[in-house]
Amino acid sequence: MRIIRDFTYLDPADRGTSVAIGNFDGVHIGHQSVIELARTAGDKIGAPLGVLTFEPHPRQYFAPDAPPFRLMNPEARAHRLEKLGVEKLYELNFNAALAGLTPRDFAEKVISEGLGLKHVVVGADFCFGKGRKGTAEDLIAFGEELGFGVTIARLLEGDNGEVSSTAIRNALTDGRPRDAARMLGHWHRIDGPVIGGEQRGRDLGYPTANMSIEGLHPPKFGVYAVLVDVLDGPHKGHYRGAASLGVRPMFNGEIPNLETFIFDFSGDLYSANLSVALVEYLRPEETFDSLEAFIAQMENDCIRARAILDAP
Ligand SMILES: Cc1cc2nc3c(=O)[nH]c(=O)nc-3n(C[C@H](O)[C@H](O)[C@H](O)COP(=O)(O)O)c2cc1C
Ligand SMILES: Nc1ncnc2c1ncn2[C@@H]1O[C@H](COP(=O)(O)OP(=O)(O)O)[C@@H](O)[C@H]1O
Repeated sequence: MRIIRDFTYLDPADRGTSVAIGNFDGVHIGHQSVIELARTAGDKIGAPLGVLTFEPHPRQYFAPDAPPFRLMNPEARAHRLEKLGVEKLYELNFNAALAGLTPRDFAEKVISEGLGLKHVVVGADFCFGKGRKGTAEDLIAFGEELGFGVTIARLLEGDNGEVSSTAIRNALTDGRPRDAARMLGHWHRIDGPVIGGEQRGRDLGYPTANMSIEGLHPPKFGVYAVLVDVLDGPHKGHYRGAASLGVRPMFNGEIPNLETFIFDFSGDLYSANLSVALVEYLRPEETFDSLEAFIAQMENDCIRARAILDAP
């Protein structure tokens, strides 16, 4: 997959694509169906499959001080899109110039002239251009005028209404990772490098690979049964574990992170990248009267997590 961030000197080979447009935060099943439509349209006209997205997320651009809401970082999104067979990822810098384009200018200067797209697919609720004034219907009209095809994808319904990044965030906030996973079509994962901590875990008998959740929507704080992918290095592979997400009240932690104890594993993970899938919420973070009581609880968490992860 090629990632294209600037179209000032666009390679001609990166024009003529059939793209799905959107933020694709989480790459949920609704997003996947939009991408499938772009693939089908592209196959018909012999155009490669692309995704057009923005970085930062427009919501981040307009409200930089709002609490973090993203389900995944741009690297994780790119990785997920590549797995879906996306050949070109246009990850456009969402800046004042882009935000200020009228709907017509976005269609003409970005879609048509800038990227030379042949076909675009958007969800029925897609809005674009300055003040979000352009609608999906407007896009059809611009396409006819400027010479690109347009497909409008209907919004996908889940078990409890529309599948959306917001519904997924709510499920995670409530500690319902299985509901989030149904809408995502895969487990909700937190991806990133292992960072150093207080080096306390090893003394407790529960060393934990720590990861930052900075910039991400925080799922409900507490202990989870998790699936762990070590993505690189000598320990690359699939593992199971129990993880604590939050601020570690037992030790007066402040910055929230994700701390994962991996079952049946010992080794150095400090330079590895991990992808940790939240499978089931077990309990809130607590404080304990003694280290013995805390360790006994962690042991119990691990027994429960193993049973959950072993179940079919
Ligand atoms: C299964 C499990 C359960 C945990 N439960 C709690 C908890 O209830 N309260 C808490 O403050 N920390 C909890 N933690 C986090 C530990 O406090 C933390 O991983 C430990 O202090 C090691 O920190 P370090 O990686 O910075 O050395 C839990 C960790 C694991 C692996
Ligand atoms: N079973 C395991 N699960 C998680 N990490 C492990 C395990 N065994 C060894 N490690 C290593 O130990 C480190 C965690 O030890 P810990 O004492 O908690 O240190 P830190 O406070 O830096 O996280 C991990 O980053 C990893 O390199």
